[in-house]
This record gives sequence, C-alpha cells and structure tokens, in this order.
Amino acid sequence: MGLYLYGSGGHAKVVLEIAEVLKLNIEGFVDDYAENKFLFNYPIYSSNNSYRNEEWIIAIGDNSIRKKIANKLSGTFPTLIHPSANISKRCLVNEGTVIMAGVTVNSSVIIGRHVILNTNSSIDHDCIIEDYVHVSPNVAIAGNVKVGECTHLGIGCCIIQGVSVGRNCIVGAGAVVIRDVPDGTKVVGNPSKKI
Ligand SMILES: CC(=O)SCCNC(=O)CCNC(=O)[C@H](O)C(C)(C)COP(=O)(O)OP(=O)(O)OC[C@H]1O[C@@H](n2cnc3c(N)ncnc32)[C@H](O)[C@@H]1OP(=O)(O)O
Repeated sequence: MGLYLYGSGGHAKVVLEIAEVLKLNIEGFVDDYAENKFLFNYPIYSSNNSYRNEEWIIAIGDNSIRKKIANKLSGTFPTLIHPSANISKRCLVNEGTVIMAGVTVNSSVIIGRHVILNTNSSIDHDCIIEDYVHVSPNVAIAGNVKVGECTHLGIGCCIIQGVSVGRNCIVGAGAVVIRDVPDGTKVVGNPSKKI
C-alpha cells in the first residue's frame, strides 16, 4: 500500500519532497483539475478511480477545501514530518498533518488534524492548533496561544503569548497579533486590526 497525495499544485510539490526524503512509497497524485497526466514522473489520477483504504495526504493549501476532502476520503492519514523539523517529544501531532523543513514545535503543544506547519514556522510551548489550520512560512507563535479550526496565519505573522485566534480567521502577512481575534475575522498590520 502506497501514499497518494491529493492535489498536485505548488503545495503538493513541497509535500512530495517530504515524502521522498522520508523514502515513502509514493503512488502518485490525485487531482481532477490537473492539466497533465504526470508531475515529476509521478502519475496524476482521477478521484473517480477505485481507492480502498489507501494512505492519503491532502496536499492542498486552502483550509476549507482540505476539510471538505478529508470528510469524503476513507483510508488512513499519516503525518509527514520533515527530518529537519525540531518537534518536542511532549507534543501531540494528529493525523494528516504536514510539518515542513525547519519548523520548531516546543513542549506541550497540541496540533490538530490536517494542519499545515509551513517552512520555518515556530510554535512555542502549550499552544493548541486546531484542525485544518495553515501556519504559513516564518510565522512565530508564542506560548499558550490557541488557533481555531480552519484559520490561516499569513506568512511572517507573529502572535504574542496567551492570545486566542478564533476559527475561520485570516491573519495577514506580517501581522502582529497582540489581542484575541474573534471567529471569522480578517486582521492585518502592527498591531493587527480587523479589515
Ligand atoms: C508557501 C506559501 O505560499 S503559503 C501562503 C502565504 N500567503 C499568505 O500568507 C497570504 C496572506 N494574505 C494577505 O496578507 C492578504 O493581503 C489578506 C488575506 C490579509 C488580505 O487580502 P484581501 O482580503 O484580498 O485584501 P486586499 O488586498 O483587498 O487589501 C485590503 C486592505 O488591507 C491592506 N492589507 C492587505 N494585506 C495586508 C497585510 N498583510 N498587511 C497590512 N495591510 C494589508 C491593503 O493594503 C488594503 O488596504 P487599503 O484598503 O487601505 O488599500
């Protein structure tokens, strides 16, 4: 049984390289919208093929699409952790989550299902990162922060300790979050404000 990557876009290319460095048995990609039949010599299949209890990584950056696909796929969802990531032995990483090169996760953190911890992001002690969150490259999250389901933290933003960011939020690139962010809010700037 091999691993299928659902999606064949830019994010999937980066996920592929983690699977390769981990020497996993990669079957190929699944993408109904791909223009080509292959990506880097791996086949791109249709989602209409018959799949039985396969291993999947949903390699799509958009949180709501990732959630939708997770809810319709059956099989197993491994976690992919790049060997250069520095993950505390006292944290919990749930199924389907991808952790990219250079990420740091410190003690007592809980990471949900199908989360993306993108390149060089840093998550400090006692944080809770809920399902389907995307933490973009170079994000810095201080201790005791909570990030709600499906929230996107934009590239290079930072969040001070103890703050709670709600569900379905967007934190803009480079934002500095110093206060709680309610569910469904888009914030930008330093200090971050709703737009
Ligand atoms: C590996 C990867 O590629 S991972 C993906 C990484 N990508 C990201 O992190 C993208 C993050 N996205 C952003 O920062 C976006 O700008 C968003 C989502 C915050 C806003 O996007 P939109 O809703 O389309 O807003 P829009 O571009 O219309 O801007 C609205 C206003 O907010 C301002 N604004 C937008 N983003 C930011 C930002 N990051 N910081 C400060 N101000 C911003 C704009 O200048 C504009 O201000 P104005 O009305 O005074 O002209």
